[in-house]
Amino acid sequence: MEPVLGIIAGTLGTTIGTAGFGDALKKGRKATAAELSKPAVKANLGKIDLETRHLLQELLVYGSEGQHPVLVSKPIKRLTLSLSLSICYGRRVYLGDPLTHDIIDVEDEILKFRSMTDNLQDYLPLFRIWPLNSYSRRAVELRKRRDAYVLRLNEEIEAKLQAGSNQDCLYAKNMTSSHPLPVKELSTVLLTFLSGGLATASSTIHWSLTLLATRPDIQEAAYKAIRNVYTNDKQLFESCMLDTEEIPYISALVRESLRYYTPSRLALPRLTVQTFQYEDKIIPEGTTVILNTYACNMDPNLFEDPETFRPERWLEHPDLPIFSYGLGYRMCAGYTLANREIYVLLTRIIALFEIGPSPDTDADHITGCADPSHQAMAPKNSGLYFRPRDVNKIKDILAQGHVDII
Ligand code: HEM
Repeated sequence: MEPVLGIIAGTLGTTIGTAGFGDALKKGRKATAAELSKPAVKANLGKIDLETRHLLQELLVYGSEGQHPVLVSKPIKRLTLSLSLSICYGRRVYLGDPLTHDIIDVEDEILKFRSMTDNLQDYLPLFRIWPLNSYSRRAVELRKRRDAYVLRLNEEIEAKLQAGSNQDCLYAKNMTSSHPLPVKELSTVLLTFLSGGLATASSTIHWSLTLLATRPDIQEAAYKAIRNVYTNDKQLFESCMLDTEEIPYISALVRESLRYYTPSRLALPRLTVQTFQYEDKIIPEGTTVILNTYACNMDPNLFEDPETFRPERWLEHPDLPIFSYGLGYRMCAGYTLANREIYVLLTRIIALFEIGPSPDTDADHITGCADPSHQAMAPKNSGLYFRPRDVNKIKDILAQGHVDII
């Protein structure tokens, strides 16, 4: 019986994150790196602008202008998915579309399969012959559903290309390049975009909002920091297109959220490509090693008082390391995009809303976890209140770059 990840990867090949070191990985990384580099992220700032506006509109509408708590998990995942899909396929997604839920649910389950505590058969081969093992059957179902939406996305963009009605996107760029990747390889690269940032960036945003809801002091400090730099909302919205992040406290807040909540608490398992010595131990070539990102982010030798959520530590010591994106050659390829997306969104939400908790909101990094065995650690989906600071101003701003939420 195969390992679960092998079954899921059967038709499309592994996504870049799960591929072993070799030519396919190098090609895939090259294609992804070009599109996730700083200049490429800059070219996508308009998409970040649109998707964050969309979320602001959802918070206003679903929360009845601050009257009701909003279950933010799905709206946040829609945002990160829609951003990836517009970069890859030139199409957005809405919460009213069953495709959105299908992709979110399947990718979430696949990520759960990657968990090193929940899917023992990939790490302990003996479990593969365990007769009551239902993982492999479930993996086949997920692979079928994943293949179906990849096929649908490919067919849609092919039809648009033929009709000349496509938006600029990676798929179109590849097909018109002088050395296009074959569709199967291209699909794998695009799937990496889609799955790489979906749960991780969403969890970071969700944790940050949960923390802010329970810490009015940090919310107030962040609001003041924003208003020190942008005195009016027009500046606030135009600033998203700038090259740099202008509010150091918000950058520090993003970093501290990434550290304290570490969305991928164990990085992906990697095989060593050569034998090496670590302290007094010899680690042979071909050993599976797993970076304990969470333990590194909580290392008291590096971080004073690591159990305390304190954005100021990054203003006092800007060169502190952060381990949430992994390390070395295989570190996260999408960190520039993720940092920017989270920064813009938090700045806009804090400037326009006061965030409040519901009675069961838990921002603790241990007890607040929705599913401690999941590869991407998200908080429980308790409702949060988004009370507009000035409802008419928000409506005016959103009316300017009109977005329909469906
Ligand atoms: C807060 C958001 C994110 C976090 C915390 C995160 C974290 C990680 C981690 C821990 C790894 C494994 C690194 C290792 O094994 O050392 C990884 C790999 C990867 N991530 Fe992210 N990620 C985030 C967002 C994104 C986004 C937005 C994208 C793309 C759109 C992305 C694309 C990738 C890719 C392609 C890899 C595989 C790199 C390789 O295997 O060579 N990530 N990420």
